[in-house]
Amino acid sequence: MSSLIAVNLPDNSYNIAIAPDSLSQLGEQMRPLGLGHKVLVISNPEIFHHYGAIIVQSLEQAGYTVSSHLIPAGESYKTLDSIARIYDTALQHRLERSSTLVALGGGVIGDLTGFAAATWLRGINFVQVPTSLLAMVDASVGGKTGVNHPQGKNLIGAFYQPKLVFIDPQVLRTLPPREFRAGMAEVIKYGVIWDEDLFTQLEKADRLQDFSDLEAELLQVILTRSCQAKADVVSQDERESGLRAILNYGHTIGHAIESLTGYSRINHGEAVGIGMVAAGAIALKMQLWTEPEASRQNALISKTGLLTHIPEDLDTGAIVESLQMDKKVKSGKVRFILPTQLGKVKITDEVPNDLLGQVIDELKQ
Ligand SMILES: NC(=O)c1ccc[n+]([C@@H]2O[C@H](COP(=O)([O-])OP(=O)(O)OC[C@H]3O[C@@H](n4cnc5c(N)ncnc54)[C@H](O)[C@@H]3O)[C@@H](O)[C@H]2O)c1
Ligand SMILES: O=C(O)C(=O)C[C@@H](O)[C@H](O)[C@H](O)COP(=O)(O)O
Ligand SMILES: [Zn+2]
Repeated sequence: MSSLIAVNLPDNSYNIAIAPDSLSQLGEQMRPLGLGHKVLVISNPEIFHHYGAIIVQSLEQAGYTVSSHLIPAGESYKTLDSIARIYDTALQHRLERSSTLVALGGGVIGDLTGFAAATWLRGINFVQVPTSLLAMVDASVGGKTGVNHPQGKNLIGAFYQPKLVFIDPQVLRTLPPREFRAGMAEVIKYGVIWDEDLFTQLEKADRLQDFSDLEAELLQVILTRSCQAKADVVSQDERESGLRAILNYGHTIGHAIESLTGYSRINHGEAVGIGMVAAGAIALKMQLWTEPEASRQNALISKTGLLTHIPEDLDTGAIVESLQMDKKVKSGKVRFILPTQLGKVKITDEVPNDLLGQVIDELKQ
């Protein structure tokens, strides 16, 4: 069961290859793409411990000169300081314009590596080898790269596309269940914004809380349909001038929760899960969709074991204020992605502030 999905772009098209037990083939898959001779693998100690040796061996067998750079795990390391350390290692190994960075890790490693690749020598190649569910279905695809600012999520970054996204679903067997659930938040997102059929297939599954809950077939459906949804959207609007903003469903309030909790207590997927419940509640109050639809969304989020409430200690005013840092703000107005039915959303800046405060208060626990 392997799939190849094309991300078709005006200048920088590439493929997403999804194939179980394929990690050892990375080097030979990269070879025809003309990615220079030197490769710097960026990862974190835990992931490199599991998969570093197989990746390095595969690259060396394909003729690359390989070095590695490890960053401690966690969202709190998605900073400009980590980028500066990658530059130091790139300099030490004399990376050239034709050289390649390989991101071996979750979304944090992918976003950091992509931004380092976008900026080192004004742009070198990079390849995504996502190891978390969230990075496989979302972060590795589409070329949003960057780092956080203490006051706002992903405020520093660049659009910069990888040359290849190489997914071996089997690496998910070592992913902690909490991180698996975080990835399910972005999968559910695609169901709500784009692919109703994916949503109903998820509803039919008995359990969705860990890798071991999924038959290989359902996992393949989740990966291919999610990557296809992202590829479809990004192919139509690479730099978020319109449609691509729908991929931000659940992220407006989600990002505020992440930054207000110091990028450590609540992870990205968990924050997006809460953000989708909040966006669904706003849509319900604005009569954009119906109670049964909102309940189906929330039931699916609960089935994965994700949080559905806003932490009680977060101040409602602080959340509303933090929304001003969102990249979707236009002329001072916060834009929301709101569902109109399962599989469809609209983008609006018409959410009244009092309604917003009311929804946030109601979701506190
Ligand atoms: N660029 C984009 O389009 C995009 C899209 C979605 C999310 N993101 C970003 O991605 C980040 C979240 O990504 P994430 O959820 O992967 O978090 P993450 O990168 O922090 O990874 C989560 C944890 O899982 C561990 N891990 C990953 N793969 C593993 C494996 N196979 N085995 C064992 N442990 C493993 C990591 O070491 C880490 O501790 C956020 O910074 C978010 O902003 C970016
Ligand atoms: O690819 C996109 O576009 C997304 O919005 C995907 C999101 O899941 C992702 O978290 C993204 O990094 C958020 O983008 P931002 O522009 O709001 O920082
Ligand atoms: Zn996201």
